[in-house]
Amino acid sequence: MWRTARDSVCLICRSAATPTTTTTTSKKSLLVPGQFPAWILQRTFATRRERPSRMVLSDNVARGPRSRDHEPTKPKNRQEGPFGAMNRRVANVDPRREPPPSSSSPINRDREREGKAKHRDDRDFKALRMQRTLAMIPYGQRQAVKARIEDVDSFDKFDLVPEVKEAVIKDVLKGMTDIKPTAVQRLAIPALLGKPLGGPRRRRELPIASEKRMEEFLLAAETGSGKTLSYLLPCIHYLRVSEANDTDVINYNKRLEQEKERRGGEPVSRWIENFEPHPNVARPRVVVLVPTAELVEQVLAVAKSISHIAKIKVRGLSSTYDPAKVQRSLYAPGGVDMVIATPHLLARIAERDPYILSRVSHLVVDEADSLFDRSFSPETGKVLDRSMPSLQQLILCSATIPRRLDNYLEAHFPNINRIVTPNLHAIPRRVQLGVIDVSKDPYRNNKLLACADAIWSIGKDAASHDGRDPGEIDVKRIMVFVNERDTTQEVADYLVSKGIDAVALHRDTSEQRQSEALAAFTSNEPLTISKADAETKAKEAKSTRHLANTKVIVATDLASRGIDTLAVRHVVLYDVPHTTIDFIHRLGRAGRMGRRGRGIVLVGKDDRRDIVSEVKETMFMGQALI
Ligand SMILES: Nc1ncnc2c1ncn2[C@@H]1O[C@H](COP(=O)(O)OP(=O)(O)OP(=O)(O)O)[C@@H](O)[C@H]1O
Repeated sequence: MWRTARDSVCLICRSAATPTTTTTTSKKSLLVPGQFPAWILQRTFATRRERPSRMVLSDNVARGPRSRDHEPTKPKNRQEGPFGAMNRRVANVDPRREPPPSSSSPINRDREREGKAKHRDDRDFKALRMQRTLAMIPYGQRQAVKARIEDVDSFDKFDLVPEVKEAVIKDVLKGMTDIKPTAVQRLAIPALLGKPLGGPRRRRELPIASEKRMEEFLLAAETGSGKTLSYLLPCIHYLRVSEANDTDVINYNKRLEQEKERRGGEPVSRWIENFEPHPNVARPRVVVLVPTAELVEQVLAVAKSISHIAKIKVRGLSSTYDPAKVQRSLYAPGGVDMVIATPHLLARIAERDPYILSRVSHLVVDEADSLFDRSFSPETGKVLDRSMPSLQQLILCSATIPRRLDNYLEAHFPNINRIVTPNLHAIPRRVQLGVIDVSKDPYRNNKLLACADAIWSIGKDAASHDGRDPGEIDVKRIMVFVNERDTTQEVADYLVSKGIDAVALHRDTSEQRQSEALAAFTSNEPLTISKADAETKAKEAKSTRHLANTKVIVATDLASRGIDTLAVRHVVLYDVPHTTIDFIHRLGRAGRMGRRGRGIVLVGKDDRRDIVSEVKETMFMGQALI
């Protein structure tokens, strides 16, 4: 056996692996350190079945993958090597091996063989191998999870400090009536506050029972289910509670008092800046990592709305390294309690100031499947490494758990507390999926036309149903997702030429334009346009027809991860997504937090129709995608 390039590249670990050491075949000589020859890449990625496991959803997140503990136990005194098989007391039989055919008759044996082959064919026929979420979780455990979910019907029932509860109701979720915590919040908040988690015991116990060790949590819940609050509230609670017991701060305050006395009532403001820095200056205790600048802004906005009442200092760091901004954010005299940042930027700052992560007690990795993926894992690893000595809680959060991440967690964090909601990996039934066959009339493989047509029909529909004030028209916000970055501009330009207000969003779009475009999509307020304005716009428009009551963003994956587009009800999948993970994230921009949504997927002649119909069927059945 020789390993493939996929095996050799350690996506998650912090050091880059080279394939040379792992090959044991004659092809070994073809390998060059740090470089993968074409034959390896072809072998690894050519067939669909060998899709990299980072793109494949894990089928049993609540329990984790089969670990060594499930495998037959190896006798303690067993020796490896040529004489290892001697004097064995345990038969060398692999229990997973298939039993021999039960019947001795050749006819029956043939029938059995046929049956197996048919079964295999049935499996192969499935374009996506489907499996119920948590199907393997025992009935009793599922009931226990459900019972815990039903327990709490208000944020008041959590053991959070009053300021945090007040902030949720008065600020974060203001204007909402009958506020109830969601399933993930009901499960995660008590667990992060220290309440023991029910469910199965973890496989490996602590090496030393009395030793204080870091707790690890995985929060895996469907898109738009309120994961952000489920980790922010306990972290802010911790900041408030620990403030009074923080020995560094207590000692600092003592020294400050002594210094004031020594100076005999001189105004403090004159010399305070020359006094030693407060322990919290550039030493945050909570760090939240997210993959994009947009998400930094989004999580920062939620954290800030709590911080006004809970009186904590939150800073956001994103985009490129700007020393002046970093100085203002982290080194301000008042200090900083919580930092929300992208791993690239924080790792870079930590290289310059190695102590910046020396007091971190809570590290949250939001969108963990992205942040432990190839492009982010080295930087995420650096932040994790530097925070590790002081870390009390590591919280990983994601709406999709690919197999690779699941395996990684099993190997590196075997005691991780898995908080998994029953609907993980399922797209809620309230989101419907429509399919447009672009290869048929009237489109004849013109996807652009089909896309514009779909948006026009959504717009017309909205105009006829949702007009409130006779002088005002409701504006529909629609997201169009494409697979390739280059296509975004092409699609947006075409839509504009057809009288649709469309903006392309990709990594090359300027930050300002991105945030302007996203602002209308992330706001929960109803968006309207007056009929007079609509008419003026129609006159100004280049096309003969103008659709005034829609706003469209054409995006790649950039906007499909984590962006809270509560107001979006329609998502158009211009391209069939490459993986079910992309399906979940893209369709997850609509139908958030219990709302209804509609997805429209355009299927061209070269697209996998079987995948689309299976996704549609699975959604209809309310099952998890695999
Ligand atoms: N208990 C609640 N009741 C009503 N709305 C809530 C509640 N908790 C959170 N929300 C709102 O739901 C929306 C979605 O929350 P959030 O962005 O945290 O979802 P998410 O699970 O992180 O989604 P994604 O996986 O797409 O990132 C937010 O607008 C948030 O304010």
